[in-house]
Amino acid sequence: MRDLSPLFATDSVRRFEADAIAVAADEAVLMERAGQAAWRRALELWPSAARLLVVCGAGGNGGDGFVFARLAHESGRQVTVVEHAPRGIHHAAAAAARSRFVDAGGNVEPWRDALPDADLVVDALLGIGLTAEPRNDAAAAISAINAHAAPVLALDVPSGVDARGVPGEAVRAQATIEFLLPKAVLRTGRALECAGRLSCAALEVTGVTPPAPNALLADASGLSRWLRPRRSDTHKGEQGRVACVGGDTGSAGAILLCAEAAARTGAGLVRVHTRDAHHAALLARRPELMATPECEGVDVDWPDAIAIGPGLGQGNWGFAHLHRVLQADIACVLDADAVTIVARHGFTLPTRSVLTPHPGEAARLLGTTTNDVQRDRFGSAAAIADRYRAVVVLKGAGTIVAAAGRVPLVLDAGNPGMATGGMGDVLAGVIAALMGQGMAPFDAACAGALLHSAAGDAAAADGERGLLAADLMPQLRRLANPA
Ligand SMILES: NC(=O)C1=CN([C@@H]2O[C@H](COP(=O)(O)OP(=O)(O)OC[C@H]3O[C@@H](n4cnc5c(N)ncnc54)[C@H](O)[C@@H]3O)[C@@H](O)[C@H]2O)[C@@H](O)CC1
Ligand SMILES: [K+]
Repeated sequence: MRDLSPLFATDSVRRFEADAIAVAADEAVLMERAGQAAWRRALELWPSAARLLVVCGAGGNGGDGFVFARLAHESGRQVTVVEHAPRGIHHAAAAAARSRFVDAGGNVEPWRDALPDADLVVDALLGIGLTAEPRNDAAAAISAINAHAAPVLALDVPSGVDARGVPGEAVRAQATIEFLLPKAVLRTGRALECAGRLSCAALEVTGVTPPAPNALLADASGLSRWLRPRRSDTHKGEQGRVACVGGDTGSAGAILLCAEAAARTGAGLVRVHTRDAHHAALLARRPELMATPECEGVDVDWPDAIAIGPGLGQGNWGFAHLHRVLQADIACVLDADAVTIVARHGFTLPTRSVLTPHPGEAARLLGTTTNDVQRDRFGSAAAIADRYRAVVVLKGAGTIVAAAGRVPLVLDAGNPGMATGGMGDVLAGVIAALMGQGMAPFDAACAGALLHSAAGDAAAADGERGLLAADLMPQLRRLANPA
């Protein structure tokens, strides 16, 4: 079993860096190692790049860039440093690194609105020292890097990413080499997209205890941590009774996808509560499902777990179902319209609840904007978990699973092909099925979100564009049974 990989908040990286400087190596030594690691990475990824352009800022990040530039220059490459330091370089180690580059015959040009031609651009403008949206002049340099035809290698972080995410303009890099510890912020949302291929150089720091992780990164190999083979003497009553509630008029497909996903994730019995008019189509596609006549309502004593929300609508029909479900003390997944109704009415949730908002729904839960949610995805997920006392799966690139008192999980799985209708309905069914099989809500949310994204990746082997939610079904079954 592979361990989940630890990730760190920028503050923790700063503290670790201070400890490393106190105990293991001084700042200039770390900077030299950072520049060397970046140079090795550039050679690995772009061995034939002959003309290198290094954009250096005024801080430690710029210092890493000057070390890189010196090494590239000494190797015989044609190197230009464009320096963006309106008030000069005040960082001692960076100033020393600059002097060594110049003493070695290196060429430094001041920033002047446009960048020269090159085969590779190295982004050493801003690192983890950024605390607010880049100011006008820095934003212009970031735009110029993004407009450059050459690929970009970002040092430590793509310039413009701060401790919470991306406040404004940010460099879109092909690759980023982080220093000391891998950062959580680069694994989700827009920062993930800006970072490109990620790698981390530990800078040979030994004898310093790393901080406690602020998040854990999971990829498909982590599934076996949660999903074990079934006992040979099990029966269907033990594998969980799951009720799927939703599919108001016109939205039958949503609840069908949810129910089929629950069945494919191993739920022993799946019962659907939807409009009577949908029963024939539902059972024609999946005769293993059960459908309850509308007049009977939801029997909350029957299921071990409920998924409610896909196609539920926000009218009286959906509201009444949700109201009934929330009266019971039952494990439940609240998705889509159920999330919006909860946000609107501020309902208290059962103790074993999982909310699965996309960023727009998360904004409704917090009474804020989608931009604010995306600006700080870890903070937003934690705030929802706190306010609603629930496990939260915040969907989108780098899905985050958060709960009060737990280290959040972030997924290194999933793909843009999954941004299509029905994918969320499948996720709700998967998580409910795992809770029905006895998993605690946080574990079911982690395992379910990972299983869903891994199934999406496997299904996308045939192409991301045109990927359908139903394409995940055979993959769910395969991946729900890891060797
Ligand atoms: N301290 C150390 O031991 C090490 C530091 N390293 C590098 O140093 C970096 C951190 O260095 P610093 O703390 O000097 O910070 P940065 O180099 O990230 O940035 C500081 C610079 O950014 C400018 N700045 C800040 N906010 C701005 C805004 N909103 N708009 C425009 N400009 C803004 C500041 O004026 C300052 O010039 C790391 O990311 C890493 O690249 C590495 O060399 C590894 C070792
Ligand atoms: K950078």
